[in-house]
Amino acid sequence: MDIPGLPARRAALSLIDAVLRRGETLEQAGSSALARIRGEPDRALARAIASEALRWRTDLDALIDSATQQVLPDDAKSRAVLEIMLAQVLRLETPAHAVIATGLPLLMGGPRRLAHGVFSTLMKGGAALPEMPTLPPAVSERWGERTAAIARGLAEPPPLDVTLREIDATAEWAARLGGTSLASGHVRLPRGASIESLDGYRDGAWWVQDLAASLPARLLGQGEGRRVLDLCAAPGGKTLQLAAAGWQVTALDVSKRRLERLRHNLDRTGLAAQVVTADARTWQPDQAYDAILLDAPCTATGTCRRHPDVLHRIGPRQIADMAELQSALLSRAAEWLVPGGRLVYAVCSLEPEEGEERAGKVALDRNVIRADELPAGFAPDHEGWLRTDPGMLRDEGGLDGFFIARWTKA
Ligand SMILES: C[S@@+](CC[C@H](N)C(=O)[O-])C[C@H]1O[C@@H](n2cnc3c(N)ncnc32)[C@H](O)[C@@H]1O
Repeated sequence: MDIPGLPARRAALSLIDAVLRRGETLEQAGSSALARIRGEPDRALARAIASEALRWRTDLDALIDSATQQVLPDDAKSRAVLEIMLAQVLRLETPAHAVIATGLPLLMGGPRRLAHGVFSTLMKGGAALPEMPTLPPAVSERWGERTAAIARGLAEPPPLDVTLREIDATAEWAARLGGTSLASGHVRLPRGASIESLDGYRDGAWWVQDLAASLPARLLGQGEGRRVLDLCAAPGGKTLQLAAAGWQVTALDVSKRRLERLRHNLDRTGLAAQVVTADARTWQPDQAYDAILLDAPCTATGTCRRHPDVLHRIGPRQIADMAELQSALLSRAAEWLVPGGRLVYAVCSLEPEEGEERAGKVALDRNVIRADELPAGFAPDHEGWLRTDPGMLRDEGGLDGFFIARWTKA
């Protein structure tokens, strides 16, 4: 018989192992690591422990190293167990005795005494975490002078943002949901809300979408029945926005499984789109579009608040692979516009290789983004592009990192 709470800790350990050793996302790792856990509360606990351990890993490791005479190897199981034990006591307010009872059995037949000693020394010495996470050196090197602001935005998991089907009802929905609005059609709720039980979910009055993720579709304005191609559309947050704004939407994605979620979202909200399962690198449209939204696959480092695994599994190789795919998709999309048609390119990445550098190579006329098209608090850069990062709007709860650019076909 397992000690109560032990399966969740074992699963947290497997999640971390899958991220660090196999380069999987927390979501991918979840399908096997969480499979044997029965209740949703325990699955949520395992995810929370793994997320906090990954978010604060550099600082947790520094604490561990300060309490051992011999540095534990980076991939030692005892280090990973200590990381999840410390993440619980320092971030999730789990009492130390419960952390010990569910942590040490993970090292059965291994260095349990060592782990107990390190944990007790740190607890007796009043171990604490800094105000914001220290990012892994390779990440701070890449993000340069933006690192401190982003790290500040990373200190807490983010609030829950929703986008409304009826933009005109923003004040009404902010009041009904007990949230605040930072833009028309947007409501922000405290994190931890149970989405499916919230007012309006079943009727499809809104869908979950980070405020930054709602900006690309806003930059295409009202559709008035014109045709838009949502290229790389699943699970469909932007498809729903475009359909709600009066566009006739073709939603294309290569992933059948993710398109199922898109179809479910269309059903729930009562919005319409033509759904196409295809690889955008080989697909050919039968006619040109008035607008194209390319929300390209990317390293997703801009979502590090919600997915701290990106801090540990993304490096130059993944960035270069994505940049190559993004270039291929951009050159195809540029061919499929009617004269005067507009292309919006977006990535939820903080890497210039996937943003500014890709946009700089597009052979269409730049259609600069203006501050008066954006919600309060946002401004385009000097190129007329928009960059957001998790350090922005911090007092209001922050937002994801995105790069967004727009062009017109001559
Ligand atoms: C950033 S996500 C899109 C999110 C979506 N636009 C939304 O707002 O919900 C990128 C998508 O690109 C899709 N994708 C990746 N490579 C593709 C390709 N070659 N052709 C079409 N879709 C692709 C992935 O399946 C994934 O759903």
